[in-house]
Amino acid sequence: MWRNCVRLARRGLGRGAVLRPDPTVSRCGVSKDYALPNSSWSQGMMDLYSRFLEMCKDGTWKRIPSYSNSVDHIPGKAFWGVHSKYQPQLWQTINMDTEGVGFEYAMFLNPSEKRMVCLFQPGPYLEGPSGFAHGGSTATIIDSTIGSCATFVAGRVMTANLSINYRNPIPLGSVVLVDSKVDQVEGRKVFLSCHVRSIDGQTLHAEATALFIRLDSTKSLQQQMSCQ
Ligand SMILES: CCCCC/C=C\C/C=C\C/C=C\C/C=C\CCCC(=O)SCCNC(=O)CCNC(=O)[C@H](O)C(C)(C)COP(=O)(O)OP(=O)(O)OC[C@H]1O[C@@H](n2cnc3c(N)ncnc32)[C@H](O)[C@@H]1OP(=O)(O)O
Repeated sequence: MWRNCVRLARRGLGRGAVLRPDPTVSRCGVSKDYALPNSSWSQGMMDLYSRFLEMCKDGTWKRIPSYSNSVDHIPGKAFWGVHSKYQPQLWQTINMDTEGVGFEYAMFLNPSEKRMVCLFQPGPYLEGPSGFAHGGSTATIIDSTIGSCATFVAGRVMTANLSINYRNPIPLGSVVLVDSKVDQVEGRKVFLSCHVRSIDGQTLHAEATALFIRLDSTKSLQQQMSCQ
C-alpha cells in the first residue's frame, strides 16, 4: 500500500485527483516474479533451472512464477481472490527483497503426473544449526511446494497435517530438489508426499507426507478460520 502511494505521488497525483490503479502495482505492492534467476544463484541452481526450462518446451513441465500478491498464477482450480481481506499473500513468507539471503527457489509443475518440484537454495537468514538450514525453513519450503501441488488439483486448500522426517541437514548455499506429488484424493482430502534430495540424488535430506483439505465452498474463509 505504502509503495502504491509513493508511486501515485511520483505520478504527480495530488489530493482529490481520481486515482486509477497502476496495472503494474497490486494492492499489496509491486508485482515481481521472485522465482527467476538472480546473481545469488549458484551454478548448480542455474544448471538445474535450465534443465527444467528445457523440459518445459514440450509442455510436460510448466514454470510457476511467484508473486507475493496472488496465488492465482497456479494453473488448475486455484482461485483465492474472493476473500479480499484474507487474499493470500502466501509468498510474503518466503519472498525476500534481498537476493540470496533467504529462500531462493523456482517451482515447476508436471500437470499429468500431479507433481510439483521446487529447486531450493537456502541462504544465511535460514540458518539453524551452524552452517545448515533451520528445520522450520525446510518445513516452509516443503509446505509451500506440496501446498502448490494440492492447490493445482483441488483449489483452495489448507494444510491439515504435515509430517516430516529430517534425514540429513541441508548446507546453506547448497541446492536441493523438493519433489512432491499427489498420492490420493478422497473427497475434500488431498494426500501428498515429498522427498528433498541433493541435486546429484545421492543425499536424502528429508521426506514428508501431508494432508491438505479443500476448503468448504459453502463457508467463507473467515468463518472457516474462525476469525471475524
Ligand atoms: C490467511 C489465509 C492464508 C491462507 C494461505 C493458505 C494457502 C495459500 C493459498 C493457496 C495455496 C497456494 C500454495 C499453497 C502453498 C502453501 C500452503 C501453505 C498452507 C498453510 O500453511 S495453511 C496454514 C496451516 N494450516 C491451518 O492453519 C489449518 C487449520 N485447520 C483448519 O482450518 C481446518 O481444520 C481445516 C480447514 C483444515 C479443515 O476444516 P473444515 O471445517 O473445512 O473440515 P473438517 O474439520 O470437517 O474436516 C474435513 C475432513 O478432514 C478430516 N481432517 C481434518 N483435519 C484433519 C487432520 N489434521 N488429520 C486428519 N484428518 C483431518 C476430518 O476428519 C474430515 O474427515 P471426514 O470428512 O472423513 O470426517
